[in-house]
Amino acid sequence: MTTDTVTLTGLRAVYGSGSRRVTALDGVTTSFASGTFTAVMGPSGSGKSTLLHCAAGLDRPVAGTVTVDGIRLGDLGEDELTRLRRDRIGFVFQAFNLISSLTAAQNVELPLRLAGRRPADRDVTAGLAAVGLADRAGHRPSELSGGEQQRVAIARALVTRPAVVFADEPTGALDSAASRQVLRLLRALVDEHGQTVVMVTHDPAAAAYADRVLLLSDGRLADELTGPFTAASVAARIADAIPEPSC
Ligand SMILES: Nc1ncnc2c1ncn2[C@@H]1O[C@H](COP(=O)(O)OP(=O)(O)OP(=O)(O)O)[C@@H](O)[C@H]1O
Repeated sequence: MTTDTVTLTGLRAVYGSGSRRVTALDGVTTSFASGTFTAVMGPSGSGKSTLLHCAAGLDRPVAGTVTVDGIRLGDLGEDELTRLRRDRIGFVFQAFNLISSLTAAQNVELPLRLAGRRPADRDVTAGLAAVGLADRAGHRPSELSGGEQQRVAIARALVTRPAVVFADEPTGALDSAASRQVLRLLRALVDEHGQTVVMVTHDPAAAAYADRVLLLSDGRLADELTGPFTAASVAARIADAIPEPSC
């Protein structure tokens, strides 16, 4: 039976006030089934990052509900939300966000240390091995390529065995070979470990690795595609659903 790891209902997010008020999300309802890979696409400013941040409990929506792993985030106080984020949610950023003074292994074990848990060496080693970097455990981020740094960031996101991994343009700073490696890794996490992955991307080739593509436009869900698809078919559907603004 398929269950939903994340559900979003009537999500509204607003930034600023008065004449600077921007509605970033305008009533988004969707869900992310357990063990699936979803790509979130849409033009710049359409609300993709805001959706990811609200779903991950990094931002609070002004209306609507977010449920992760059966828990309504709006019911949680700040400390409980921090704990849930740390224990049940993995987040991967475009800019990797590794701590430069720590080794790859120390970066991976950081979420466990922050949770007051003593990381088992074998878990950290297994985490780095799972992303193909067992031999880089002692390297600092500056001694790793961009693709390797992102794979360390993915190992860090997975070390707490989260219910869901959110990735905000995880390949945005990578060349195409490193991007492919990261996308294959995310795909394998879903196929081989039943991980739930939600990824924001601008790149139809990246979205083609997903099972489903959500298209956002002006803070609303404009279309939804289910795979299998190719980069070309994703790009064609985006062009249909969201016409280029005429300049
Ligand atoms: N901290 C903020 N303060 C004010 N407005 C914001 C803030 N963050 C986002 N916005 C606005 O909210 C809207 C949605 O932004 P969001 O970053 O979610 O879009 P996006 O689709 O991820 O864009 P991009 O593809 O350019 O990263 C935009 O109009 C943006 O200007």
